[in-house]
Amino acid sequence: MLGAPLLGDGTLLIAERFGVEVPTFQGEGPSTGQPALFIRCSRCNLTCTGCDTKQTWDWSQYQPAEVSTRETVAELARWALSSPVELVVVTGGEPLIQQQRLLPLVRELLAAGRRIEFETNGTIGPDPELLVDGVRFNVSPKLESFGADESRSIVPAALAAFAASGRAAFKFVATGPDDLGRIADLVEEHRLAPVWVMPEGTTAEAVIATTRAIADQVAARRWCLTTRLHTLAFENASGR
Ligand SMILES: Nc1nc2[nH]cc(C(=O)O)c2c(=O)[nH]1
Ligand code: SF4
Ligand SMILES: [Mg+2]
Repeated sequence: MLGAPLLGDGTLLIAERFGVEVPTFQGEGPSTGQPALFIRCSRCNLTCTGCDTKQTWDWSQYQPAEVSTRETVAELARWALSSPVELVVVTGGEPLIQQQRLLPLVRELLAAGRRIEFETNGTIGPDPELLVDGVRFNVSPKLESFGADESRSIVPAALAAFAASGRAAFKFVATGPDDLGRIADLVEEHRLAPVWVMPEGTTAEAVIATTRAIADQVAARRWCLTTRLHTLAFENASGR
């Protein structure tokens, strides 16, 4: 649900940003454990029932004006560059809805020696200008078991563009071992690599339980396994 019309004035709709005042780590995927800053974009083009950031899109529960602010590229860059942390994670919601307006921010951060990771649901192909050294994509296609409508969440052309980019890791959320067969089908059909599997869970106990339930089978398939480090380390504290 896109909600309010997107902005034509070069500003970005942001839900939150964190990691400067209270430091944290990239909690998921190939860069897990690295110090990171986070810019969480507002708005999503999917409506997963398992979503843990519904404040970015669910206007049945939240008021858009209360959970998002307009920020300029200059404000966001000044904030990010006030920290020495090298990795800036741009997440959401779905950040690539706003990728045109993110381009100048990406350019400025790269020029200042930062690296950028996009956390994306893989439904919107990346702008060619984002396919440059220093930018990577953690592409997380959403499954039916996560409460996604796969007729909308699996977009073959977008997945093909990410797979061809050489800059993507495919990070699937698993709610349990029953998801691994569906992940394998998608991996084979869309030739996705490298494959990362991440346990669902917003408590340390849930993350550990799901990790134990899936780890053997993820290993047997020779896939990568990631945790949710911020959930283990900080529980579900906001801004971490
Ligand atoms: N520490 C931390 N790492 C993260 N990696 C991806 C996140 C996200 O919400 O997309 C996230 C997050 O919310 N916190
Ligand atoms: S794609 Fe991600 S942000 Fe969007 S509804 Fe699904 S889980 Fe939430
Ligand atoms: Mg999160």
